[in-house]
This record gives sequence, structure tokens and C-alpha cells, in this order.
Amino acid sequence: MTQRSQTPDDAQTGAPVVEVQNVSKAFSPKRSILDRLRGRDPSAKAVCDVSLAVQHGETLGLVGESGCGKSTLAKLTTGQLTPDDGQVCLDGTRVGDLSERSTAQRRRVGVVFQHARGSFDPRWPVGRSIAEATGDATTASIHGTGPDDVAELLCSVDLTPEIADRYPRELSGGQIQRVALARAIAHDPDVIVLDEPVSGLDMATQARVLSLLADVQQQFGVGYLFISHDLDVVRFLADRVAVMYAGEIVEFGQANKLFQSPNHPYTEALIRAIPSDDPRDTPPMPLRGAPPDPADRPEGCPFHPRCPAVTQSCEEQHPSLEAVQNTRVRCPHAPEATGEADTDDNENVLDRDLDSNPGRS
Ligand SMILES: Nc1ncnc2c1ncn2[C@@H]1O[C@H](COP(=O)(O)OP(=O)(O)OP(=O)(O)O)[C@@H](O)[C@H]1O
Repeated sequence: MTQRSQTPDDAQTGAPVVEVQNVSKAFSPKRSILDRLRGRDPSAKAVCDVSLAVQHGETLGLVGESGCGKSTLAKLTTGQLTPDDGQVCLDGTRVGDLSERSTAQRRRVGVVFQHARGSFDPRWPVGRSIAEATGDATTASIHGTGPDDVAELLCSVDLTPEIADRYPRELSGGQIQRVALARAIAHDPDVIVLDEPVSGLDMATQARVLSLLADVQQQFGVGYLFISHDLDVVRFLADRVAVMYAGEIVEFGQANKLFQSPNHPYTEALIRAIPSDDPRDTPPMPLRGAPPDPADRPEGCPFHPRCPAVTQSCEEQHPSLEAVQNTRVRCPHAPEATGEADTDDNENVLDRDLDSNPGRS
């Protein structure tokens, strides 16, 4: 992989490398006779009108609870799924699904999934899988050890070259995630989609892999779409963060601003759920209920049945994603959207609403 750093032009223009524009994806089970008679559409709307862009050398964090559509969005971005609506662009040019993408386009977006072991051929030593990604599988299989570039790739993810001869089953969880990263960077991508890359690893191994991801980004200037349900992990790496709920982006902004003063009540609940030993931190804000079934989304704001600040209009109107002072937010009652942010009186507007609606928390 070529070492490179972010060019001044990239930094100045913030030109997106990969962009998803207004993408939607629904999964349709077969309609039963009852569905047809009742005119019901049981399709699960996993991703609804999402737009995101990853720029050179940045980390865009994507967070949300299980089932909110993160992996579906990852697969739309990498071309493993085709959107029902919207499009995916590389450097501003629309691209289709994997079968339509040219090899060059496919190589520009790498991917590392959670539990990456399953993405390796169990019959091959991992060096051969990496070599295949570099387009040199024959060399690796004939010689039984990885060629120089495989060794170099393994070193760049903090592994020894001997690992190339091992089979996926012989590696620990942390090692296989690092091998997956080596394979992802092998074809010199501009962006890597990391879907829960450290979930299921112990804390020490998580920290090691996260620090390695930061080093690799620094070294190669690659952009990350970093997907996780764990905000603490996202806080470590992300430059910008998108919060997803029920298939939609509900808040989006610079990581430091979003973590400091979240505008959407869902973002606030996620942040307050991060475990903390600091007694000065605000206590967790438990959310009642569960996210909606994607096949049965509520009317109005999809978050309203769980929202501590719900009003009548939330049950009727679907909010759009609006720019406020610090972030973009899909909630007309957000502190900054109502001009109430940063005043002492309104600092804890959500706390007050919780207090006045104790039965709803
Ligand atoms: N191939 C599929 N067929 C039918 N439904 C699907 C399919 N893939 C995903 N879904 C549904 O789409 C919704 C979003 O799933 P997705 O895996 O994208 O969520 P997620 O946020 O990545 O969850 P997790 O963190 O648990 O992986 C879920 O309700 C899921 O059941």
C-alpha cells in the first residue's frame, strides 16, 4: 500500500471520496394473503433516505442501537447491497452495485466486519488471503509463506510475518481483526468501512486495535466509516459522528461538539449511557421501550414513543434534518433548534421534562 498523507487540497475542500446520497433500502418478505387482503406492506424499511459522505483521511462514526440499519448502510456503501432509492458516488461519480463496479472502483472501498474470521477461507493460510487482495495469491500459495508485501502489510498492523502461514482458526480474535485490516489496506483503498471492528474483543485488545486503526490512518491517509453501537469507542476515533435511529440519521456533526452538547434526545440518552466513574457526569437517562420494528414504523417522529420531550406534533409530523448551531438534528424541539441552547435557564431542558413526566422516563 502506498504511504500518503492528506493533501492540503483534500483538507481545504473536504472533498468526499465516498458519498451515499438519499439512499433507502427495504427488505420485503413474501406478502401473506392476509397482508394482501388488508393492503398491508410488511417490508422492513432498514435505511430511509440517508445521505453521508466520508472525506480523505477522516473518521466518520456511525452509531445507533442494534437493528437501526448500520450494517445495511455499510453494505450499501460497499456495493454489497443495491439501494432501492438514492445513489452511491465515488469522487462525485455515481456507481452501481458490486457487479457493476469496475475493479478499480471496488478496490477504493475496503471493508472489515465484526468477527472477521468468517470472511476468510478456512482452508487458506491468512497470508494467501492477503496476497489475493494484493492480486498475488499464486506467489503466496506456492511458497507457503507470504511475499514481501504481505510481510510488510502484517508488520503495519503490528503482527509478525510468520502469521502469514497460520490458518484463521489458529488466530485470536484481536489477531484476526488485524489480519482483516491488513487485507483491507492491501488494495490501497481510499476508504475502509469498519463495521463493529472491535465488538466482542476484550477491553485491552479493543484498545490495541483502536490505537492501531489510528496509526494506520495516520500512515496511509485512509478515511474510515466507523460503525459501532458503542459511543465510547466512537469517541476515541471519530472526527464527525452520525447518529442513526430506525433507519434515519437523527443527528450529525463534529464529534467534539456532538459529545459536548447533543441536540437530539436520543443522542443525549446514548451519551449519558456511557459508563463513567466521574461523579460530575450527568446520570444515565434510561430510555423506555425499544426501537420500532422496521416493518411497523410509528407515524410522525419514529423516536416519539420513547422520547422524554414528546409533544403532540411529534406524533403527527415527521421532522426533517435541520442545521442548528452545532449539529444537524432531526428534532424541532432540540435546544439549539429552539434557540434555547447555552442559557442557564434552559441548560437542562430535557432533565426538567423528565422530572415533570416521571412516568414517561
Ligand atoms: N437480508 C435481510 N433480510 C431481511 N431483513 C433484514 C436483512 N438485513 C437486515 N434486515 C433487517 O433490517 C434492519 C436493520 O438491520 P441491520 O443489520 O442493518 O441493523 P444494525 O444496526 O447493523 O444492527 P446490529 O448492530 O445488530 O448489526 C433489521 O430489522 C434487520 O432485521
